[in-house]
Amino acid sequence: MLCALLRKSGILRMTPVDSRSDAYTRWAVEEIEASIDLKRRTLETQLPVIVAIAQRIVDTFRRGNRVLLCGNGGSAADAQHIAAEFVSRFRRERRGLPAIALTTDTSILTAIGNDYGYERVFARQVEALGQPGDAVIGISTSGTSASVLAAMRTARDGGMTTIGLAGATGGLLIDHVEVCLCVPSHNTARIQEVHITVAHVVCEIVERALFSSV
Ligand SMILES: O=C(CO)[C@@H](O)[C@H](O)[C@H](O)[C@H](O)COP(=O)(O)O
Ligand SMILES: [Zn+2]
Repeated sequence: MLCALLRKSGILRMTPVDSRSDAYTRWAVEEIEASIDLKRRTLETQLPVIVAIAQRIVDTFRRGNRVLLCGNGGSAADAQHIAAEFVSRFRRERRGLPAIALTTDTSILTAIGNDYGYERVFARQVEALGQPGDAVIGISTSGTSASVLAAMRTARDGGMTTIGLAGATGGLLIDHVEVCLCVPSHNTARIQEVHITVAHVVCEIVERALFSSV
């Protein structure tokens, strides 16, 4: 009762809110600093890999081939985000570039998942849509998602360029692809943050390489 009265009058309100917001502030600083630190360590260790990925994507579009992308959870969102940058635009006014996220069609995903098992959801689409010379980007922070690994095997067998975005030392994904970004962390969220940063870097390189004279 006393507490309720004090809270109503505003006397009690400040104390718990303030101490909690101190903790929130500390946690926010810790998380953002960890993200910055991981980006720096990625720059220090993965620069040649980032360049190799950009080169493969540029070559794919130059040949007139397509880029297919897949991943689960947050990495499904990344696959869609990256495909949108290519099909719509990133920073330059230019023609659309052919890219397809294999994560978007619920009828296809549920049909394959239901009839063949979840592991086949991306591989079956690579089989149906992929052509030799296309590039398939598989995104898995753990590098162990069976659906992504199966897609990369189908891509490799079909004569496609295979690119992985992973964490730590690449898990199993590194053995399924030609080139694999390994973000040096085991924290899924942190790895995803670096994946999308690297993807934006690759988009910038692709637009400059294909659509500017410098
Ligand atoms: O976004 C997050 C966590 O940040 C989750 O949705 C996460 O993507 C899911 O747990 C995925 O299933 C993780 O798969 P993977 O990255 O290990 O292949
Ligand atoms: Zn996430």
